[in-house]
Amino acid sequence: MATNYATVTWDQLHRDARQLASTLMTRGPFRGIVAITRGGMIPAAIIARELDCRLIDTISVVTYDEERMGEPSVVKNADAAGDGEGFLIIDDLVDSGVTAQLVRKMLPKAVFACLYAKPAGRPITDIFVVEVPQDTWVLFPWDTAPLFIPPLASKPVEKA
Ligand SMILES: O=P(O)(O)OC[C@H]1O[C@H](OP(=O)(O)OP(=O)(O)O)[C@H](O)[C@@H]1O
Ligand SMILES: Nc1nc2[nH]cnc2c(=O)[nH]1
Ligand SMILES: [Mg+2]
Repeated sequence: MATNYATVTWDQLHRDARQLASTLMTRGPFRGIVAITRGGMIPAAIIARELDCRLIDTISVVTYDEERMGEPSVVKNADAAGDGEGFLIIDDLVDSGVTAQLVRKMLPKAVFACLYAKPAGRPITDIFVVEVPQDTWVLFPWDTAPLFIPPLASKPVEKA
């Protein structure tokens, strides 16, 4: 259960994706990219632009918590990627590593990269940008909106 939150802005996400692309330059060139939907799609688009990669496929993994007891299920395969040879898999983050593990099993020859990694999922990645504590929930820019916060002076002062 997450007890802290880490908010990632669009600017920060763009910078982190560019940094990942820069590191990946030494691992390529890649024939194509497989984005893990949905969170991997925006990072994959930024990285594809940087690496001049135009072949992009997607793989969709859903983790059903109640019915399937957390067992992940693949709802779309990345058919263009074969066994993953020459391909780069991109996701926004690894947490438990369940999603990454399943995708790696399906594309064993691909390189796996993500922006953020929590300790439990970190060993499953080849490359990531920032490590995040296991008890921290990453808030992505597509899941958040700026919120009005009243000034301190607008509230009655609590006397000690
Ligand atoms: O390492 P794990 O514990 O498997 O968690 C990481 C996965 O969880 C999130 O996706 P989610 O399944 O919530 O779907 P989404 O990408 O469509 O938001 C995130 O985008 C990763 O893909
Ligand atoms: N947005 C978001 N989705 C997740 N899925 C698994 N862990 C996380 C997280 O920290 N943030
Ligand atoms: Mg995801």
